[in-house]
Amino acid sequence: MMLEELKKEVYEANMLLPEYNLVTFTWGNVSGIDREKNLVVIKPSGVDYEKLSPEKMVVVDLDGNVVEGDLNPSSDTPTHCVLYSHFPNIRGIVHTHSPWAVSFAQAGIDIPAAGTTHADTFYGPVPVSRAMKKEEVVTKYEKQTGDVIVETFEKRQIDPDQIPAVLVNDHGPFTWGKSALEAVHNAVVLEEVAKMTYHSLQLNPHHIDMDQYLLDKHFLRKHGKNAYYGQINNK
Ligand SMILES: O=C(CO)[C@@H](O)[C@@H](O)COP(=O)(O)O
Repeated sequence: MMLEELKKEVYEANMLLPEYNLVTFTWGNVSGIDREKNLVVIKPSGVDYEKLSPEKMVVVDLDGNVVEGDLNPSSDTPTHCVLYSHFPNIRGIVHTHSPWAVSFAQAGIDIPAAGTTHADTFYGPVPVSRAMKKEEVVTKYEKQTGDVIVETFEKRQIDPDQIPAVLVNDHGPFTWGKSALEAVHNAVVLEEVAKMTYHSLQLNPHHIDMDQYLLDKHFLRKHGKNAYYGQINNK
């Protein structure tokens, strides 16, 4: 894919965030990566969605240096760059402050795998990271946010291709996928699942984890070679 095509796709993916009610004001961003050139295309910081265009997307290298674009890249760019560097199969990332997912992040708890809606996309609980330390917030905050996400997946031995989402403690969700559009799809699913699971926990806090065989059935049949996800990326 040419860089201009990636800018268009990342722009369109960003515009889906307000369409799916995942952002208030400018509280979110989407990026995509060109793995051949190692260049990341990302939303400019603080720019209203209605004022965005493909030309306003910012291109950075994996160290976050601006390569193309007149505007500042999203303040979350260093987090995106860390995730692209550590999760080799992902090509798109979304960050939002969508309220149901943020509710779990602020409570500091995983979203448990409670039913088949969850299992079609996430092969187990969506993990919450540990809280960030003062020194991590004071210096290189966004880069260290990425490091804390990677630490969460490594320590808990979670495959980021099987659980394409995280809740950063006291902050909010990041999702990813094999394209910017797939990352948005996963952000929409995450928000719906967070809402459903919140209500399930209210109704019955004692029966929440689904059986492993049901989780296996739903996740694995969606992620074979004829799966829906392949269709999103080869549209
Ligand atoms: O997480 C936050 C703020 O808490 C940011 O994602 C949000 O304000 C969006 O920032 P950008 O406009 O992308 O720089």
